[in-house]
Amino acid sequence: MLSFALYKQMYNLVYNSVDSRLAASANQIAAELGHNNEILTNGLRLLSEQDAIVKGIDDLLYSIHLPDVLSNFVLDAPLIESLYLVDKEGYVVESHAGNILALERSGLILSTFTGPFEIKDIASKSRVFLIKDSALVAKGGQHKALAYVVPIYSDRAIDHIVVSGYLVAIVPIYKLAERVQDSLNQNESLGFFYKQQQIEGNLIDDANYDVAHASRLVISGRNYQNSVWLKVKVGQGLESLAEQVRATMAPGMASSVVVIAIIMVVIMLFAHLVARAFGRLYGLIRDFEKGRDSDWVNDHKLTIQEFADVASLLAQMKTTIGKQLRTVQEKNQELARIDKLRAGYLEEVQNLNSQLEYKVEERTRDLELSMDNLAQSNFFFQQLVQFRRVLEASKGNRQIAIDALRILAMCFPNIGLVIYLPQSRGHRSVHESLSVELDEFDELQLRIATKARQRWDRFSIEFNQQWVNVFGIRCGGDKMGWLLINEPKLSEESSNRIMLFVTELSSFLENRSLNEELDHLARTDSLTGIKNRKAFDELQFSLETQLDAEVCMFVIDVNGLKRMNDEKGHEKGDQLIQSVAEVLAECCRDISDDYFRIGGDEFAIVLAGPQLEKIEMLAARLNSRQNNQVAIDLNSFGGEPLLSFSFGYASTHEVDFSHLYKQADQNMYSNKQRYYSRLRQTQL
Ligand SMILES: Nc1nc2c(ncn2[C@@H]2O[C@H](COP(=O)(O)OP(=O)(O)OP(=O)(O)O)[C@@H](O)[C@H]2O)c(=O)[nH]1
Repeated sequence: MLSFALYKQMYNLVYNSVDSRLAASANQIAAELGHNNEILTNGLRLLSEQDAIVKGIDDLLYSIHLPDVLSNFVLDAPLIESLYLVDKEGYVVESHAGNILALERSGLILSTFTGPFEIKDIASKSRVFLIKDSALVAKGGQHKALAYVVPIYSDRAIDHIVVSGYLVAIVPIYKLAERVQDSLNQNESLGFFYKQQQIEGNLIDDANYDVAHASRLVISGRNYQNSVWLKVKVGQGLESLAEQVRATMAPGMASSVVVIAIIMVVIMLFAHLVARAFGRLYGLIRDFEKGRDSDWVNDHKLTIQEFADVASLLAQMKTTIGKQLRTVQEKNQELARIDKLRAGYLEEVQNLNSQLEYKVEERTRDLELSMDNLAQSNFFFQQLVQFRRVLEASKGNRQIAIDALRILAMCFPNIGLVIYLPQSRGHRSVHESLSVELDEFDELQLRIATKARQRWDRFSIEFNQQWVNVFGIRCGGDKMGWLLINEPKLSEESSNRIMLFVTELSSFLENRSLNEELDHLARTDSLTGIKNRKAFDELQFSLETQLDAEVCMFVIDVNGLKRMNDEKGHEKGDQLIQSVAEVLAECCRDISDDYFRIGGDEFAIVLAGPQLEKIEMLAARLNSRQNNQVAIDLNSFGGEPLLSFSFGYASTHEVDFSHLYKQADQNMYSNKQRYYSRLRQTQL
């Protein structure tokens, strides 16, 4: 009974001590995280007032230093996973280790803060949110995070703050859990609860887990209205608790068994001695009665102690046994102490071992990850160089689009891609896609064009309940193409790489467009807009180098331009030249595109190959338009230029190619002579 009561008492003691240790752990963890949160909140506020941050929102010079400022801050605050500098429209200006598109898409800023606010409200504008968009947390899986939003204000008017942007820091809940994991032993479990629901941790909420202690943790903005209330719970399984209690009580139980055994041995010894003493006493009395010698007593050196009564005999015996029991107890205690020390050392060594193993594993994982990253970025840059070569070799939009999709798909496998390039001088408009069905491309393009008025380089839009990332491709002039990526969780690193790719493509297309524009200008007559002398010479050269080319050349010369210039001014002369060019374009329709202004008032038309069948048709058309107004006096015509020209032509049927122009020119000149003689006769 005694030992059972003892055991029960010890059990309760150990159990209560574990229980109160769990409660203390929960309180300590909450206090530690509360302290960290306070430091973080103050740190973010101080950062938001820094010159580089304030000016960086719209100043390019400052924004060069921003990545360093942000990354240094994150290094000093390891709870933060990513940090963004956001302008007041909600667009990310700079970020460290974040997912820009996911943050912009979350609309965190726009849905929360509107309009200017009172200066006294500045503290309440710092906020903390619990966010569920797992795209904002880099670690794979469904993770929740706290978003700290702190306003940045560049100007204080008398009673209003002009907010120019916000700092947004993302602190994943799993990081809070990792931060406090060291405070727990291997049997203990931790859980973070928000509104009764566990959002992180490994605490099992069932009947086997009744020893759980909670403490409230306030993750605060600058005041309590803007706070997130989390509950930290620390618990331990009943089985492991019972194990722990048993282990702690084991030495105590052993010692109780020893004590009981000793008591029994002592009682037996005592009974034996008492029986013997009484036996001897009885023998002596019998010897005395029979008159026997008492030598036997001396031989055996027996000491006879006299006791006044049995009670004093028992008291003497109790003292002796008590002394012996105390010695045994002291020995047991010493043994238990040594045992406990040994178990403590063993546990410490085990802990150190497992920590070491964990660290080695962690480092190996990090190393593997960075090797992977390095290999990936090497591969990407190789492909980028390859793409540059491909671009130089390819001319058409379709080929460019196909190559771009092929290379992007190699660098970023398993994502849907669409590319659209607009029509430009001599190039068709194309849209190609990979792993995506886009039946409603026109509607999507309309939505992109509307959104691109606010921002064109990269943004994301929702289409058919999916988030599509859009990257703008500059194609020269004001023409834009688009690269669409159907991957809502595109990381910042991938997004930046794609941006590099798009920049490469943009600069190629802009260059191409510029060169084509220059080419066109070099071969176009600026006054009439038709082809010029250079284009004429190039055509002649190319025809001349063709074997047996059959060609017909028309030469056209304006009549009376000098007189027009002299009498009506150069401007009217210019108009006359333009009108002749228009008439020639009309005459050449469906016959030839090769009509040129080859001198001040001189034009040429070239027909080759099958076009030669239409020589007569062209001659007839020119004939009908050449001097429509021949009978009208120049001066009497209301200031408008009179259209009159002479033409002549020759073909390789009659003359050698090298004399073609000369012959046509002579024919034209003869016709001109006839025209003037007719004109003179008319005027007489
Ligand atoms: N307004 C204008 N005049 C030009 C231009 N280029 C050349 N001219 C003038 O055109 C005139 C050409 O003179 P001519 O070759 O004698 O030609 P014309 O006056 O038409 O006489 P015919 O050819 O004999 O009919 C010259 O006075 C040039 O100065 C031009 O671009 N604009």
